[in-house]
Amino acid sequence: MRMDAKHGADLEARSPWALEGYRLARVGPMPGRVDADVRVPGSKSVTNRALVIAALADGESVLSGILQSDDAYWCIEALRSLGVRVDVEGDRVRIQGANGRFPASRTAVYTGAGGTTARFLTAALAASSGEYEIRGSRRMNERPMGELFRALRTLGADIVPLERPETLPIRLRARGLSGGAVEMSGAQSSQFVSGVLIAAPYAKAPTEVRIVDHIVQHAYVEITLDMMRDFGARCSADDELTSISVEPCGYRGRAYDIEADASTACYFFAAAAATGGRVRVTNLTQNTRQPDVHFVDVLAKMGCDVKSSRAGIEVRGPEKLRGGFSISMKEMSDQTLTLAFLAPLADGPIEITGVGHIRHHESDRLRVIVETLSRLGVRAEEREDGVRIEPGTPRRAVLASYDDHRVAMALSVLALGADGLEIEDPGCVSKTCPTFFDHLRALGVPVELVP
Ligand SMILES: O=C(O)C1=C[C@@H](OP(=O)(O)O)[C@@H](O)[C@H](O)C1
Ligand SMILES: C=C(OP(=O)(O)O)C(=O)O
Repeated sequence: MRMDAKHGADLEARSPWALEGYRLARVGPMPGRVDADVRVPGSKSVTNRALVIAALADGESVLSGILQSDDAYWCIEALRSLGVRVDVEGDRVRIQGANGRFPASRTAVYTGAGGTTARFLTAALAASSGEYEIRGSRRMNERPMGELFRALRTLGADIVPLERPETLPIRLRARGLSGGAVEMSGAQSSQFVSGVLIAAPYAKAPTEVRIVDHIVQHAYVEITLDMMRDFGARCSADDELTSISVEPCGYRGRAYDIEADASTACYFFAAAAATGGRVRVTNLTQNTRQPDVHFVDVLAKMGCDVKSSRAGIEVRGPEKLRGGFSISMKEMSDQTLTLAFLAPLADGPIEITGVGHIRHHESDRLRVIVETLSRLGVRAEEREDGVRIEPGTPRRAVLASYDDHRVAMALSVLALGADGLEIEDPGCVSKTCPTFFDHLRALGVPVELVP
């Protein structure tokens, strides 16, 4: 395993598409207000669903506008290691679908750090036939997989964990999925449910997924169902997503455009909020299922002016951000870090609830928020499922990014509303946005990347 000795980052999970070779980013201070239009790269969630579904499908697919980041790279490499032909030309990918049977029937698969690749591919492989060893990055090997293993075993998969009972790495003996009813919890990760659904069109009989509790970030399951239908699957669900049925009729390959990444767009909206400036993301509209597009409603609550049209979404920041509220970020929890690192700039405390599950993301994000804010001299209190943050003036500091792309990107936003910040291992942004610092520079933000 390639490790960064100083920062403890797992460099093996960085791809040829990553930003490489820098130990530090000096971001800000911002000389004025941000005032810019931005185009953001393709969505990670849509890219990796499209890759896996197209690889399962019957026939060729051409995906346009894919995200070129570590998560997408390792998904493509994993598919290639399974014998799937994937040709990449810039942000266009041509895939020869395997029609449910991956050509390589005995192989080792590396998923990198992406939860989407790890969860979706494990399920897709269980629907195929063969013997696979699946492992992830160091952090991915710690993140939960147990609920997915339980569901796939119910549907006939033989899964032998190689280190711990509920995590990667595993040996998977796949002999197709039986179909039938399977009960699942969605309380820890929506990706377990999405994984089973993505594989289900290749089961031997109709599959019915019954959710026994609730789904965190249920919009991601809606995205899964929409995209399954786009590729010809037949599925149905009640409005609350308590019971979801999938017919065993496979996918058909097709041409598919990947929409822009709403989660990435949020850092630029937040940059407008932090500086009292203006940012318009020109390739994102409210016409998306990605839940993070609703982060602009949180910014509006903090006093920002938000305008949405077919020409994009524009945010204008106020003179002073408003705090003094409590909010559940359960349904858009990838933006918890963005809100937490904007919170010191507000005029009152902000309490975030409903996000205990993000302790199992790229880092224990609740612990990281509190540790980081205390290093900056800002008072923050860690709760079981959230945090409470007081207004404060962040002091200039060198901060760890915990091998977590969203920590580095959200801290870069705070740097603009503070006296600048120094962020270690800036290359970690490559998980979903290797070009992040180029975009910041295009906004007029002083960024120095230090080798
Ligand atoms: O399905 C997806 O594309 C995602 C689901 C969410 O994960 P959890 O449901 O595990 O929180 C989200 O945090 C992640 O960034 C992307
Ligand atoms: C949680 C995240 O990613 P994933 O689960 O797809 O690795 C994220 O991008 O914030």
